[in-house]
Amino acid sequence: MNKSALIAQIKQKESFLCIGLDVDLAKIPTHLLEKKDPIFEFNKQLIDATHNLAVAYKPNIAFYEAYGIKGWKSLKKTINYLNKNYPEIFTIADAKRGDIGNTSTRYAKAFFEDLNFDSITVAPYMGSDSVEPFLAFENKTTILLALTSNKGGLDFQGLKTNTGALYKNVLKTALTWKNAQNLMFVVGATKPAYFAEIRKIVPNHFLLVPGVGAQGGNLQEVCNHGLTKDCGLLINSSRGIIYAGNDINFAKAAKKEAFRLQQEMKIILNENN
Ligand SMILES: O=c1ccn([C@@H]2O[C@H](COP(=O)(O)O)[C@@H](O)[C@H]2O)c(=O)[nH]1
Repeated sequence: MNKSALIAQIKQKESFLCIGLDVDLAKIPTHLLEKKDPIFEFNKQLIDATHNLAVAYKPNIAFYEAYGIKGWKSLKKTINYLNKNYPEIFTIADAKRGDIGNTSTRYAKAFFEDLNFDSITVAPYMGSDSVEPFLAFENKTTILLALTSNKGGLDFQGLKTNTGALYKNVLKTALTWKNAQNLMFVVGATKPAYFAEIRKIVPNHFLLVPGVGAQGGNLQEVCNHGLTKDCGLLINSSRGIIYAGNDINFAKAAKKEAFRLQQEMKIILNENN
């Protein structure tokens, strides 16, 4: 999916919500555990209930890998279900990959070709040749970690260098890479004070913003300096939506929470126009 299709979807749904599919079998409603594939069943019901309110879904791969081959099969069924039934949705493999070039190429093939995700999160630590194999896929998006939402995010990303904080160098350097227009950046909602500076470096790129909901990030504070003329933000909430309820009505509870966020986004988008 290209950027203009994503922007069109944001306008049509009046939403820039990304729902994180971080499935933990210890947290899902117990009646689903009787199903053949409880993880997929949980995801399917959540997706069916919320697809009108969200523009993106982001399974975090750790939550599938943790269940071995069964988890990987559930992931594959989930992405196939999204691609077949809701092809307009932007899909994100939150895998945080990145390695020497030939290994990154295999990661890119796994997530872009075999699983057919629209995008993947990538760690910038190993530098240009570790990221370029992802960028080589013309119609796919590489989402580079810039300033993450966790407390330790500043341990390295915030380090001062001669040319400014390390995360700023990540942003500036990444813009010089081939196909940099296919980049997005991860910036945590828990660090709203950094958005104005970040927008000076990347005024037009989309930012994937996790940390609203369970981590306490504030949507309005992120939008104050994060929004662009094309919106430019994908705000992720995982636990806050998918575990809003944990009984037979869990999908309804998730929909209610997604609707609450979408309504807030609608107001923000209208104010910004
Ligand atoms: O900086 C980052 C990068 C990725 N994440 C991931 O996003 C979700 C957040 O889940 P919540 O339940 O909404 O807190 C999760 O998959 C993280 O691994 C992040 O939180 N921060």
